[in-house]
Amino acid sequence: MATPPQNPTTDALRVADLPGRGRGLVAARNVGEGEVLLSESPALLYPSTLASLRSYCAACFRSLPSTPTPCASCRAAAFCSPSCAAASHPGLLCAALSHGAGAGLAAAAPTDAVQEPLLFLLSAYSLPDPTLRALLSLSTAPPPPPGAQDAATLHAAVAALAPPHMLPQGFSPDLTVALLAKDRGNSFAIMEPYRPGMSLELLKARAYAIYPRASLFNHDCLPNACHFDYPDRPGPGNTDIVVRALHDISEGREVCISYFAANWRYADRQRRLLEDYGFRCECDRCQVESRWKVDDDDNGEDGDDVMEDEGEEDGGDDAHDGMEDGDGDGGADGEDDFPHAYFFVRYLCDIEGCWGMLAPLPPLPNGELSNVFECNLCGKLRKEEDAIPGEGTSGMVH
Ligand SMILES: C[S@@+](CC[C@H](N)C(=O)[O-])C[C@H]1O[C@@H](n2cnc3c(N)ncnc32)[C@H](O)[C@@H]1O
Repeated sequence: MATPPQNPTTDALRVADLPGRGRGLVAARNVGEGEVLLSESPALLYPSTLASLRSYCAACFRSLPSTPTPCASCRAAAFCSPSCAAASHPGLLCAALSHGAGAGLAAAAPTDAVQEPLLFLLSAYSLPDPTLRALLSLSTAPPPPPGAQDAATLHAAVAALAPPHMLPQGFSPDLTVALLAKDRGNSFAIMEPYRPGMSLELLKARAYAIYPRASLFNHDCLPNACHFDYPDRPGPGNTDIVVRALHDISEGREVCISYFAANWRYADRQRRLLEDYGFRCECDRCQVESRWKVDDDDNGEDGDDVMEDEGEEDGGDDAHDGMEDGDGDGGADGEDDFPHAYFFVRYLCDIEGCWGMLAPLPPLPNGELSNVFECNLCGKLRKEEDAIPGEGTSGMVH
């Protein structure tokens, strides 16, 4: 077991250049399971769709109360409180929404698939210059697949909807292409609230957020950390991303999250990572699973479509078509070929259809470890012994 952290207040992560992976975040000291590695506010936060603006506060994306405060400028968005109304929402988005109380924007973006990138662009072009530049320093996703809304049309829609004097210097088709690539490669979904009994497959994003530091997490199909959001919690920081360690991590080890639900099959993971993130995954799990015999039914090689919202990361993905069984037999020839079965049992939520990731709650202030795991998608709390009877705390060190 890794030595417990000597000074838990010291920053747990540092940025490193990692061969073949660009920048990444590595443990700056030994960290313990459940430890909060990062808690960060978004540089950019934008609604997923126009419909989301009817249910969620345009500033903080909490669920709206029964009598929300309408935006005094556009009248199309609403706020949950006077302080959110004072904070307001992105200027270009507000201006675009004021065309016929949102009718202009709805006409330019009739479907959710067009609304998401257009709402992103209107919000990104409203950012102050240093924040826009910080966004542009993030990694670039590969070009979108054929059939995706093309950047030129989106650029023209922004130009038509935004008052020219509000557009930033540098507004250009090239900048629009660059921004869209940052969004695709780096945004995190903030999900609708989960209510017991609802189908998790139908859960949608209420908003998307880009976090400068959290955008530096690389992917691993057996991650050692996962992220949480708590958008409806009271007080400030409700849209902060919180990243916790799944288990002990030794100083110098890279800290990775999974960019989608961890139960996806090998072929679907590889396809998604190549198409949307531009790399072939060579993590330990992929190396094992690449040796499994190809079986159309079991190993996802039959072209099953794994649909999901662009930019959506880790949890909340509509991954039902690409699932491994979770019992460890997804195309493997025997138990030895599935060394990560323990990971599935311990860290994957067992609520039907959820496949969120379970991380231990943070250690108590006295350093005592929690034996309760929390799902980052449905919020389920599970005692460790309920997952693996007879187990104490984890001895895993990675
Ligand atoms: C969200 S960014 C992560 C930070 C990024 N490495 C950087 O330098 O800014 C996603 C990009 O990181 C790279 N990446 C992430 N995980 C990787 C992995 N397991 N192997 C190789 N490259 C990876 C890919 O280029 C991907 O598009």
